[in-house]
Amino acid sequence: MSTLLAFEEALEAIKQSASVRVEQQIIPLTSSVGRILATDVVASICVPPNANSAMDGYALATNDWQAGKQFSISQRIAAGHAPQPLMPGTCARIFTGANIPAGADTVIMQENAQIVGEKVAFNEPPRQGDNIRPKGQDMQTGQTVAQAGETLSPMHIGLLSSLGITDVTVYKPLRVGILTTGDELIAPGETLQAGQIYNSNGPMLSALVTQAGHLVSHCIHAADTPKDTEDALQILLESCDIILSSGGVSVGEEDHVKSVLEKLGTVHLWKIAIKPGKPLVHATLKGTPFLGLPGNPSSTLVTYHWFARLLLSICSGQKAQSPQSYLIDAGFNRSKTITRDEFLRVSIGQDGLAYAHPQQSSGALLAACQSQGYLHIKANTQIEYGHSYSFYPFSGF
Ligand SMILES: Nc1nc2c(c(=O)[nH]1)N[C@H]1C(S)=C(S)[C@@H](COP(=O)(O)OP(=O)(O)OC[C@H]3O[C@@H](n4cnc5c(N)ncnc54)[C@H](O)[C@@H]3O)O[C@H]1N2
Ligand code: MOO
Repeated sequence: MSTLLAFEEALEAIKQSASVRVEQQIIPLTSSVGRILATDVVASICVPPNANSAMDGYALATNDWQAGKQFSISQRIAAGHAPQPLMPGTCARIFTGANIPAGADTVIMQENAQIVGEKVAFNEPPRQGDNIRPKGQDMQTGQTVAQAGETLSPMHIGLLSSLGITDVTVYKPLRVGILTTGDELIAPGETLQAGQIYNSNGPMLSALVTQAGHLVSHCIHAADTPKDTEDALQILLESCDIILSSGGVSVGEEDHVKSVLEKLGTVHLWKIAIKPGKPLVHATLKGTPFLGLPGNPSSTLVTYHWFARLLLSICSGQKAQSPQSYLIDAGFNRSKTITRDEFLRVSIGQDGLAYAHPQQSSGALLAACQSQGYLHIKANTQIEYGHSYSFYPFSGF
């Protein structure tokens, strides 16, 4: 146990080792949702470019208002049409989105106006600025409105369009190679023979990588031999920016990933004090980052969420963000402690307390599907009913 690296130390070491692995490209803004900005975006105009009306009504100068005064309507301003300066002592008919004429400093909504023949009166005294959206209310010229490393959301597409932007500089998608290992594994769709199981980590890792916005460029399966493992890695090294693998990282005679990594590159760390996921290995192969995740499906999931997600995110140019978490009280006790940080698959009950799924085996995946997130129990900690622990919803990864 003494050789295990502490969870936070491993996380920091992997974070420190990582850097952007992809080039930049310019693409149309309309095709950029989900892509990662490579440069800051600075507003080149004010939005809105001019003060405009927030209501359909009448624009006037507050100083001109008097109780009972009937105003002539000196112009009609529709959105999209430039106004004339307001004739002193009059008001302008104005519509939502139309520019405020020079000389007006308030808009009275039409529901609060009384039409008197050709004229209009306003009972309530107006206040300066009422119903006027000032120039630059949303964005000011020179303001940084999006930063390199942000993932472009539909809101960004709208925001940048409102600046008149048509193209953005983004990072090319990170090409991720996935290697699964194990003689016992066959692809879903084939017929199971004695001793075989279906390869579930390959499809799960592909889905996790795709969901995070990266590109799965190759998914290869290798038998449990050093040669097969090495051949597969050589293929992935030719076409991928980063490689993830599953299985073959423990100490058994059939576990060849780590020894092949030592032959082809440099192993930075192996074995972390976490449960599940202990035999995680981090290496560099010919300049390409490599993360070897343990083969047990829940170990694969946990190590992907905590380590691979972070590494892929930095390598793809994204800002590294910690997963969202909040403190939740446990709805159960556990006096047994372990010397590893533990990530229990839990659900939040109607009472707001966290309940551990009864099946916490690292070989079982249904528990993760039936849970809402992880309860992080630090090493050597008992779990006490009503005490709070960090809860990380799966949706935050
Ligand atoms: N003597 C020891 N044995 C083990 C230790 C240890 O410290 N000493 N650690 C255990 C822990 S903890 C873990 S986690 C596993 C990790 O082992 P590997 O990463 O080498 O994974 P494999 O042995 O290849 O497989 C483990 C398990 O997972 C299944 N598996 C593998 N790949 C897939 C896949 N793509 N889809 C579905 N299931 C997969 C595999 O059949 C095994 O059952 O080692 C422990 N042993
Ligand atoms: O570290 Mo392993 O993932 O517990 O079975």
